[in-house]
Amino acid sequence: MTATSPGYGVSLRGVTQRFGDVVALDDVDLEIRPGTITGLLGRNGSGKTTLGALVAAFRRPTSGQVLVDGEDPWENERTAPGVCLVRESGDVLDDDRLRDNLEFFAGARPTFDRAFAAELMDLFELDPKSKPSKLSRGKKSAFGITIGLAGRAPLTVLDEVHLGLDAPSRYAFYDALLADYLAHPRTIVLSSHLIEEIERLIEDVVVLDRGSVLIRQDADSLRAEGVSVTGPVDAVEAFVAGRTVLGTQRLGRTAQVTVRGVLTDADVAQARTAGLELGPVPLQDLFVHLTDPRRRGDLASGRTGSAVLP
Ligand SMILES: Nc1ncnc2c1ncn2[C@@H]1O[C@H](COP(=O)(O)OP(=O)(O)OP(=O)(O)O)[C@@H](O)[C@H]1O
Repeated sequence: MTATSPGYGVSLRGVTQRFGDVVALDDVDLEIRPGTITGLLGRNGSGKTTLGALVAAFRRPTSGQVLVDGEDPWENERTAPGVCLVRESGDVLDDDRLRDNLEFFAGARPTFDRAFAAELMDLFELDPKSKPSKLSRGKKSAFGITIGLAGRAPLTVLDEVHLGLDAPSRYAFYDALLADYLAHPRTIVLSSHLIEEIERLIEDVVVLDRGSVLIRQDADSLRAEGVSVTGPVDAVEAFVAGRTVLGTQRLGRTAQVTVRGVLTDADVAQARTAGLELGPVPLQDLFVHLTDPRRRGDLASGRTGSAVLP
């Protein structure tokens, strides 16, 4: 961690994690930039939780190297207090009162802010006298979030922590996370399936697909790489020929095609001349298209769009 980049960076070099015959992570090379909020996306079973567990040194990889702030985090007394992994499962002291849990985590983490924890407890209407084992699923998630955010660890990994939270609580969480991150910049990795909801928070995107990194890019440039092209079928077919087509929809003689790739000024002019409408593609749609199992062969081979729409 340096003065100019608050938070710990993460590097994975050739990391493979096997569970028997299952390869949860397959020779992964990945950099997570310090001082950013990274969205860790991927379909069920793509390896997100495994990656979080390796970074937080809850387990060691089968092979390859994990570096946190430049060092192997395994049994590392320097980096351990600076890394916080919050999972839906909680990882809290289930039979101790919430206030005793807070004291425990405050003692374990030098950056823990008790006053901020109290604010979050109020925000989520958590009773300090109750015990985690007695909380509803949503309240338990909220308590995990409280520990994760109030810890202000240089590296915080929030793995599907929103599960069980109702919509108002989720938005309260997003607002609290963003405000606190801006006031206290650090590295946050946020894993979620609710891409539309977290889109405004994330600066970098990592998409895992069956244990491999499909995309690692900053969110703005990824957004700029998806374009939706709408217009008469023939004109759309001509325009997308030779481009990477991610998805197509057809309604009568009108087609809408999602293509990947940055358009040049000449492309835009050509589209206008052909009477085509160009529009942005939400990250959620890009994610769905890119991780569609029917497209996997195309992505691997780099095959581009067909001129004939279905
Ligand atoms: N302890 C384990 N023992 C055996 N297999 C495991 C274990 N942990 C994970 N796996 C397997 O590794 C793969 C990746 O799992 P992981 O939990 O990392 O995915 P995920 O992206 O977090 O999924 P989800 O979004 O469903 O939570 C899956 O095939 C899973 O079944």
